[in-house]
Amino acid sequence: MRTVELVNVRKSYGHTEVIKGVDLKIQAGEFVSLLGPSGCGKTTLLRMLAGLETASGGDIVIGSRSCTDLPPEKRNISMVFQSYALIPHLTVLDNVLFPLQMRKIGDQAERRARAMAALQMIGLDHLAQRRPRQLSGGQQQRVALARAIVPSPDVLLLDEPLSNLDAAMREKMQEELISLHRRTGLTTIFVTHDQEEALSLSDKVVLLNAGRIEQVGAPRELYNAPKTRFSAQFIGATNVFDVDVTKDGANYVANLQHGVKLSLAEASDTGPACVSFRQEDVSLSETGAAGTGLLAGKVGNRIYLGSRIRYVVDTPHGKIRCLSSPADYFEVGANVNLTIAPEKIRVLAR
Ligand SMILES: Nc1ncnc2c1ncn2[C@@H]1O[C@H](COP(=O)(O)OP(=O)(O)OP(=O)(O)O)[C@@H](O)[C@H]1O
Repeated sequence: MRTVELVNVRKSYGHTEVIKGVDLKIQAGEFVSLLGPSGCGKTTLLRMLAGLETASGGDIVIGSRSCTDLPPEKRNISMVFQSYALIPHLTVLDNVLFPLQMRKIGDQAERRARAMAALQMIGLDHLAQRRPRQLSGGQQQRVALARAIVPSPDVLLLDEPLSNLDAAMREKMQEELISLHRRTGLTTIFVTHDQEEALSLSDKVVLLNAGRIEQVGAPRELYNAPKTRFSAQFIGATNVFDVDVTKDGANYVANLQHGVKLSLAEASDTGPACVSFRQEDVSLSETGAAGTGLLAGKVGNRIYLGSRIRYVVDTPHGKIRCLSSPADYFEVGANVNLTIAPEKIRVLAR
């Protein structure tokens, strides 16, 4: 396992720059997710790390070695693809042996022992003589993982490896990935557009937006302290509103339209801003009519989720999403007041 450092990495296709100067440091043994909407450059960045795309500028350093100009086979990196990319006519064991043979690692006995150990680690040693088509999607992806870890790479790259799996298998494989990471300690870079997956698997999440890093942080940091409107809206279901921040005595308040005021705990300046708050931080209470200065609306939609109920409340400021306990039950059309604890409201630059 090694550190990975990207220094002002850029990539253009023709005249279009798709990676616009990315600086990033990844610690040895870290599990890092590259997260972002479709087309933001996640896969391009991963392919540049693997050496499958050449960077148009900047430097990629693995350990203490600059790899920017090295071909893929000289980087000691393994990559797992969404499509598994197993060799169909080879057995499971031969698929896992393949990278050891290609790199001429060890003699035949050692290769076999290492391949069987990798298969054992992902719980598929009993299927070593099967062909890929005789396996489920989840099993095929586990073989691809065994093939990736068997040469002891410095870095493991995973490009949306779970997106072809159904929900149940995906959940199982997420657990598998966490435990594989714990056992191998490999520096792992995982591409996903699924924010829940990124938050649940990673030590660190790198949120990308249109070829640039929007925010980097531990999952809890990104969830609880988004720094920009984009981060707030991409991570978790968030309500975001333009406001004018003023001072009311010693306290800051966010002024929405129609004289509605929200008390703020964290503001440090007055002027135009936007506020964001999570759907689970909104409390609903039934009301006959809206009081002055209160945030109020009418339940427009109710979505039953089992352990929670999601309400979409129509307000004069737009729709507000709320996630309530099933004990707080409101009919569609009910008039409700919405309250948000001041410390749950983030103030962001507009
Ligand atoms: N070979 C190519 N030639 C031209 N443009 C490309 C090429 N490969 C990617 N792009 C463009 O680069 C941008 C980033 O693509 P990339 O595949 O890295 O995004 P992504 O974040 O992985 O998206 P997705 O989640 O949809 O896979 C996109 O606008 C894409 O159209």
